[in-house]
Amino acid sequence: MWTLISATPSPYARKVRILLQEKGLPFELQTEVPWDSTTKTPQYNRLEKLPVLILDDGTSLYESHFIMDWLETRYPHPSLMPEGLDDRLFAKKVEVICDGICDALVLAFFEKMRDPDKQSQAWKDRQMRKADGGLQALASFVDQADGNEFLIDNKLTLADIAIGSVLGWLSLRWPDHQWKTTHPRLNVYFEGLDQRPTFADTRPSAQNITDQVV
Ligand SMILES: N[C@@H](CCC(=O)N[C@@H](CS(=O)(=O)O)C(=O)NCC(=O)O)C(=O)O
Repeated sequence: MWTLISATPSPYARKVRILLQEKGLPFELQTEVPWDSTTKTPQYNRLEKLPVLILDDGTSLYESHFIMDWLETRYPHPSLMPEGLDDRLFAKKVEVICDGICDALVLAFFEKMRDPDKQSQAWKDRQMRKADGGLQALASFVDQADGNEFLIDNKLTLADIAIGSVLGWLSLRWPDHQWKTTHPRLNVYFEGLDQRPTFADTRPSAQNITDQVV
């Protein structure tokens, strides 16, 4: 049985959890706090990041976008990629934007954890600007989807999984962010996605980091 090392808030791991469930691929969930000394992640990923998918032979896959690509390539049915080449590449571009929003907000999140006199406001502003730019791009994609339940081909694809994961994490970790007001149609699309059983079953929750990180 495969094991997926995950963390309760992780938007990156949630993409993989949703994909595995949508494809009916069985796995055991190993929930960790990757920032604590108790984590097993470095034993399977020297980059020390989760998610990590540990296969039956003990080898491991990491970097969520690669895990998603590996799963879709090896287990293409049911497909979670669009049919046409342009749409397939667009779905991957959407994932790049979603991962980039997460990357920027993770950096801002840990900057906020520093002692107040050690925090760089310019650094936090830069990361938030990147995240807001990414959200604007996602909002424009959704506007072009004319109210469809899904972004591409009106069927669930990698693009929807990536967007649902980043917006769910944003709602958890940055509850005061005004994206739902700034981008109301993006919020309607998200609320619809989030009712899907595999999304409802993998909603993020906060974790308690006990070790000093920054
Ligand atoms: N690019 C990576 C990012 C993964 C990542 O940053 N994971 C965090 C956990 S979470 O933010 O997703 O909850 C982590 O393991 N951080 C530990 C570390 O960076 O040392 C991916 O897409 O998988």
